Amino acid sequence: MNDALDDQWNPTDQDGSPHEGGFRARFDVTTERGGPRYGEFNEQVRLLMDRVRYACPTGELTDELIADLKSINGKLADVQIDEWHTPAGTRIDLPARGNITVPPYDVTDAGPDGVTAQITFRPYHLGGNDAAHGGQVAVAFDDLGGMASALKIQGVSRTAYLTVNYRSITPLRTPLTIRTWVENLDGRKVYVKGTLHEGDRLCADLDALFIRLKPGQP
Ligand SMILES: CCCCCCCCCC(=O)SCCNC(=O)CCNC(=O)[C@H](O)C(C)(C)COP(=O)(O)OP(=O)(O)OC[C@H]1O[C@@H](n2cnc3c(N)ncnc32)[C@H](O)[C@@H]1OP(=O)(O)O
Repeated sequence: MNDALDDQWNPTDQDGSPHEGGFRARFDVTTERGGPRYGEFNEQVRLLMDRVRYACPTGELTDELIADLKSINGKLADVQIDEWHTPAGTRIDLPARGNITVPPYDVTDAGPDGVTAQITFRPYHLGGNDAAHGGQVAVAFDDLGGMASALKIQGVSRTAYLTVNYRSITPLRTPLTIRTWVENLDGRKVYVKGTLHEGDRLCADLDALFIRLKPGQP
């Protein structure tokens, strides 16, 4: 991003601290936060959610698991920090930038013409009968649609609407191809399209509007 745009979208607040008050157009990306094994940590959390989704523990095991999870949550409580400085969402070397709330994807191509990624819905993204939950498909489209918008406008936008058409079943545990691109720009309005395929089969497509935020807009 050039300096003029950076000043426009990352205004300095009255205390001299950049970014305060607005949704940031740019944040520091990293490959180091959380340490070299943060990706492995992410994978263990995702595996935990997979296992929980399909588990039927005994009452005794549930008691044991609560104690274990309390111990883990206690450790994490000691290292809470603001959203702009967490590894989750900023570790660009990890699936979905290290954000375990987003179905894991690996970007294979990204620029002003759009984004292509390989995405795999996990067992914990189950909707029903071994297919992905529609809301999880929407999460993936929102994140990668937002990325396509950001790369096109070199600024930050928020989703105004997101229409997902579910064309056929989206399988779990299967590498899929997801594409998003800006179809049209009209002032602050950024019209985004997208597709999700298993091979040649269209699973879902996207029609979304993102609105470019004004400086300082939350
Ligand atoms: C690289 C990293 C990538 C990370 C990607 C992460 C992506 C995640 C994105 C999100 O999930 S954002 C969270 C979900 N979205 C929200 O919470 C947004 C909530 N809504 C708002 O904050 C505001 O409504 C919004 C910023 C979307 C628009 O409010 P504004 O006051 O800035 O704009 P305004 O209402 O003046 O509308 C601007 C234009 O857009 C139009 N517009 C706004 N909302 C619309 C809508 N829903 N449908 C159609 N048109 C719409 C509006 O008519 C107008 O058109 P004109 O310029 O032609 O007059």
